[in-house]
Amino acid sequence: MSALFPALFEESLPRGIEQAKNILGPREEADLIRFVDAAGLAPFRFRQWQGRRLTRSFGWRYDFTDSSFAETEAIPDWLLPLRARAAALAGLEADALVQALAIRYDPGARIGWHRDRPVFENVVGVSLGAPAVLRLRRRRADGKFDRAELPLAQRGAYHLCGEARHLWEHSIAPMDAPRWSITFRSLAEQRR
Ligand SMILES: O=C(O)CCC(=O)C(=O)O
Ligand SMILES: [Fe+2]
Repeated sequence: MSALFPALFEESLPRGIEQAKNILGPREEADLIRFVDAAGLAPFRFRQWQGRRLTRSFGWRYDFTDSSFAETEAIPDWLLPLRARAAALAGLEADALVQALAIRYDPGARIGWHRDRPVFENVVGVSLGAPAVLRLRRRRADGKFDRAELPLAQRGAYHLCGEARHLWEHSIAPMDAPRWSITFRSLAEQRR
């Protein structure tokens, strides 16, 4: 390994990541983007803070303004074929993925460092629009971070479970082209 590429990028991906390319075609992607845009997205809110990405939850909704978690409008029919493919990637029954979160990232919008809420278990994401990089990090005992990067291809999907989902944080930097994601989640054991 060249000294020009320090340990940062020598890291292979954490365990618990699977990816699939082209889980939908360009026409399906265009249709999904249309449906997402028509789904009544609203700016993501965390306590008093409002983010630039637009979101809409189906099935279950975690509300970051008051930490409440409740059932909400059912996952719509237009998401069911995609959910079936997401479930197949994760080796789950489709109806185990009880939540769908649609996000639109306009240029400049981002998602900061986080782990998904512990009420959820598996996370399966589908990327529409501009390709992105999912950044991953985990704090080491010495206070520094191990880091990894997962390229998210347009029309591809990723599954986060195990270490990648529970021990690592992830984020997506702002981009200059729009991207949409649809993430499906199963509930953690104690919520079922
Ligand atoms: O847009 C994505 O693919 C990631 C979304 C995400 O990390 C989340 O909603 O928790
Ligand atoms: Fe996340």
